[in-house]
Amino acid sequence: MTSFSETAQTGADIVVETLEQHGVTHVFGVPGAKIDKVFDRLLDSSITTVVCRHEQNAAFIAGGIGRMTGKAGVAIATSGPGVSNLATGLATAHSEGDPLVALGGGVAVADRLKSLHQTLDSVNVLKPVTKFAAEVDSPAATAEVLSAAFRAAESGRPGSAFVSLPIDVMNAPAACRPIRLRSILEQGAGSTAAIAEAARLIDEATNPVVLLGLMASKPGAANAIRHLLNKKALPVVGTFQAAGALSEREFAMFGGRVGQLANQPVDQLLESADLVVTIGYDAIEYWPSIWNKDNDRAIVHIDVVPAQIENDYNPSVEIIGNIEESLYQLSVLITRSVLSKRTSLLLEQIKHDRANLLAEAAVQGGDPIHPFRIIAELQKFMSPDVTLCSDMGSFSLYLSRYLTSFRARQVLISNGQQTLGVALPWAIAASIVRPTEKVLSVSGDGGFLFSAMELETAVRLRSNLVHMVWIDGSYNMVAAQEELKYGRHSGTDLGSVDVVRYAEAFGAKGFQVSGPDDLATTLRSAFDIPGPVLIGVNVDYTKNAQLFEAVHHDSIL
Ligand SMILES: Cc1ncc2c(n1)N[C@]1([C@@](C)(O)[C@](C)(O)C(=O)O)S[C@H](CCOP(=O)(O)OP(=O)(O)O)[C@H](C)N1C2
Ligand SMILES: [Mg+2]
Repeated sequence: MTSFSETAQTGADIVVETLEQHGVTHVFGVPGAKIDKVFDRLLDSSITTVVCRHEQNAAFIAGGIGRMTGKAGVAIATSGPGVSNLATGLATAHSEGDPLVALGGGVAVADRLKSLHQTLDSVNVLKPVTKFAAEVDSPAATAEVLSAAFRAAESGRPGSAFVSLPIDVMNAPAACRPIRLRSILEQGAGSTAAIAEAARLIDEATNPVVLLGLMASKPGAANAIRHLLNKKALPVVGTFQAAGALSEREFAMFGGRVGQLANQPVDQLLESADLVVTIGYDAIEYWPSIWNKDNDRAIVHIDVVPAQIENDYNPSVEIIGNIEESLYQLSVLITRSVLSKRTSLLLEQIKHDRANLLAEAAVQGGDPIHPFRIIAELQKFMSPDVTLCSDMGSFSLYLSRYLTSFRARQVLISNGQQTLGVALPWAIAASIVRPTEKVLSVSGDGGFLFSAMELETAVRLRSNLVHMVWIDGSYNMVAAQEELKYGRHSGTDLGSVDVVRYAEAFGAKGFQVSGPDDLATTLRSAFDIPGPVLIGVNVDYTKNAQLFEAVHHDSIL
């Protein structure tokens, strides 16, 4: 008897062929009765199905692939709780500019309003955290809805898209063909009038400062930014997700990374500006009410999408289009070639502070280890062939503020939703996308257990990655802020986890660092071990409260 799959094509065949048409090589997810037809058809495709241990992490991995490649990563889940588990990953990718397409199983179209197992109005659940969410409610619509999802996820400001695939449509004979994309979708530069006005404002300003945002760390935009800064005297600051936009050549103009609170020397540079030129910046990264409160200074907004107008963010001119094309045209028109005295002095002071801090950090003793010593040791490994995936927590403030990176999208951090648990899944994504490179992911002991189950996935995939856990026995990033607000902390104390035995339980290698002088040696050994390796590091957070206060570097040490 001929199996169903050898007769007419079904909706599931169209889904799989459309994924192949979009160059998808991997899908990440957890199967279930409402989506297993697609899983079955994937068996006969060129696509690798990576089974994950939780749909949240499947979405994190897919988002990580999107951030590193610019092409949508694909997550797949069954209906009901499978789809609702995707929400955190979709929200994170949507807030942080990562192209991601998620596919969710669904009950038959005719049963949508009945109470069946794992029924969920998934489109309405996920619409608020996606650029596009729709259900394929007819066999004739499969290819069009999927193509619209990829178009939404990958174009303009990238983000999440969701498609619900009802089981009857997936099993029914296909009534359409996959759509073979033919067009080249590239925006041009922004309007010449806007570019000319921006150049005039920049040349006439006394203290212009460039603020780089998450889209600035896309490789193409990073190259154009470097070109601009090598020709024109403009000081620059960056958000945490803009890491890697500059090369070492522009580092002297770099005031540092801004984010979370305006309590760093670099904030004085931003504060001194009478004109701020934002490039690929999103308000979610560093709220205008923090750095531009009630300020009516001029703002030039350069991005692929118009600005979100707020009381504290109302640009004088907006250059909307392909960022690199806009910057190359702007570079030609700008004439200024010297920094203002004030800017030069501030950059000099920041450079001096930075050198002092890192010199002291490099010899900081003690175990548990001071965060700055860990940063000083990690800096030794930040060669261009390393991808660093950061989870969220107090440690990530140290990483974001003080660990330098000179390669676009080398450092991945969640600074939109600031989501716990992203690091290990992103490291799995990096081990797939960049198989010849070293991958280092870092989490706190809280965030680690949000996605640690994927260690089994990493072992199964033989992912070459090193995951470091900063152990302090608490959700410190909350505790430190609570201490400042209430004089005490609550709901933040954790028990201990033996990272070495946890690793061994999953068939991975684990190390517990015995002190600051052991850290570099352990990291070096870990990178030489094939497959995933866990490293536990006890960290001394006794001075962390000052991370969140208005404070100068040298009193944190
Ligand atoms: C999905 C999700 N759920 C809940 C929160 C979260 N993500 N993120 C944080 C955040 C960023 O939201 C914020 C700023 O800490 C906070 O709200 O206070 S991270 C933070 C925990 C960090 O603990 P961890 O041990 O991992 O790291 P250290 O800080 O170095 O000890 C806390 C739990 N947050 C709430
Ligand atoms: Mg912790």
